Amino acid sequence: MQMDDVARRGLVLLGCGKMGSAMLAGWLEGGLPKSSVTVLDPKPSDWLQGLGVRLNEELPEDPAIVLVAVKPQMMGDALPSMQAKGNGTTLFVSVAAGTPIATFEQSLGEKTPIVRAMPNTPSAIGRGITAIIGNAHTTPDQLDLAEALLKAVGQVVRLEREDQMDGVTAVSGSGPAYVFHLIETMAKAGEEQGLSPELALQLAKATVGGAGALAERSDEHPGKLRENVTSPNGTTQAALDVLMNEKDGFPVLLSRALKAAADRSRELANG
Ligand SMILES: NC(=O)C1=CN([C@@H]2O[C@H](COP(=O)(O)OP(=O)(O)OC[C@H]3O[C@@H](n4cnc5c(N)ncnc54)[C@H](OP(=O)(O)O)[C@@H]3O)[C@@H](O)[C@H]2O)C=CC1
Ligand SMILES: O=C(O)[C@@H]1CCC=N1
Repeated sequence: MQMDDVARRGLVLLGCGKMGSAMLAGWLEGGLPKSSVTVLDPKPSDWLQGLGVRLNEELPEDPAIVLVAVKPQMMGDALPSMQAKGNGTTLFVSVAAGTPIATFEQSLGEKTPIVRAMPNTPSAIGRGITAIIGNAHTTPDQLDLAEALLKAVGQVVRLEREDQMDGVTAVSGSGPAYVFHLIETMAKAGEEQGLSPELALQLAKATVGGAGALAERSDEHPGKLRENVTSPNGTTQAALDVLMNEKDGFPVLLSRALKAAADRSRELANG
């Protein structure tokens, strides 16, 4: 029902780069009519130009949703074009890292319903996860609408406080990049052990994809799944002794990396 309202009144996508494209691909795949989508982007990609959505055209009178997916640094340039849609019945959803709800309220009007969201790029294949939180003027129905839209591209979790968004960004917003880097570095290390680049990459991709799927589907904690791989005094134990090293192993490194991401998210809030 709610997505019918989006199809009828229209969805505006402000900024269609990597994240906007990932979500748009998921919505169209999920059945949102192309004619309901108006995309504003100064340099549309070839993919976007060939898609059949309304591109850089006049905005619908009363769109159900404006989804803002420009870089935080571009917000000051991009938001003023949306001011006419503020303080009304249009729901704004921002996926920008760092940019607080207050910034949108200042630009669009205090009474504008605004949902801040943090998705990730596996949304492109319907396997994203998005955290959301609404401002005081977002009604329960509008929060449900934002959830329905984002559920079309994966899981949705609701936050209790806006300041949780920095930690979420560090874990799941930026997280796919850490996993892709793990694949890259595992493959490289496999090459050092004499494997061809192609074989090493195939093994690394399938292992990360398979282990991720097992961790997601299994009722067992990932720690138990790790133990299931680890024979006493075997090969895995030898590797984990390196990776779990208290001084410079994974726990120390990931803790530092996630703190850097969360700190950067807090910095972006200050422009
Ligand atoms: N990439 C990711 O994994 C994630 C990104 N995000 C957030 O999503 C947002 C977009 O990130 P991402 O997609 O990676 O960045 P991109 O640079 O790929 O996409 C932003 C798009 O917005 C366009 N743009 C710039 N100015 C305007 C404007 N005034 N009006 C309309 N469009 C404009 C850009 O065009 P041009 O290139 O010509 O400048 C570009 O196509 C960011 O705020 C980011 O924090 C959130 C979660 C994950
Ligand atoms: O790197 C960034 O700032 C954005 C936000 C989360 C993922 N990409």
